[in-house]
Amino acid sequence: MTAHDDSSESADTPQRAATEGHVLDRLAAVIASRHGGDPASSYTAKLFSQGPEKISKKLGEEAVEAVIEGTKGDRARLAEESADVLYHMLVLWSAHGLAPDTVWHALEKRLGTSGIAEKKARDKQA
Ligand SMILES: N=c1c2ncn([C@@H]3O[C@H](COP(=O)(O)OP(=O)(O)OP(=O)(O)O)[C@@H](O)[C@H]3O)c2ncn1[C@@H]1O[C@H](COP(=O)(O)O)[C@@H](O)[C@H]1O
Repeated sequence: MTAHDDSSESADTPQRAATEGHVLDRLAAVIASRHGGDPASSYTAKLFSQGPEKISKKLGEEAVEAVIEGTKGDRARLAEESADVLYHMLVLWSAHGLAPDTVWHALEKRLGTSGIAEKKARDKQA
């Protein structure tokens, strides 16, 4: 994944490094390049043409498949279903112009904060 900078709020762009960096960033660049593409030759372009609602539904289906695998013990199947989830998640972000860096930044901010401590702080605020 890339370092974070002031561009973290910008929409994703196909110009981002397509040959180096974390696979999620490289995949996001490929996905971004499919906007306006031919739905007959690109599954991503087909998803974009169907809109965020359909993409969200596909993400939900893939998530359920990952959940089902999560209840079993087959790591290879879980890895494949997880890859499907991540791909469809990236497509959904791209459909909304949400740059992956924005999500990486959110995760970075949470690193080092225990989920238990974070929940306690939230409960105090409520
Ligand atoms: N990582 C993926 C990826 N993971 C899953 N899928 C597709 O997601 C679809 C999910 O399968 P389903 O059977 O649930 O869906 P379906 O019946 O084909 O489609 P629906 O009619 O339900 O919409 C399959 O067609 C998979 O091929 C992906 N399609 C593309 N990518 C990546 O995206 C890149 C660009 O792909 P294209 O846009 O197709 O060129 C590829 O090089 C890959 O790196």
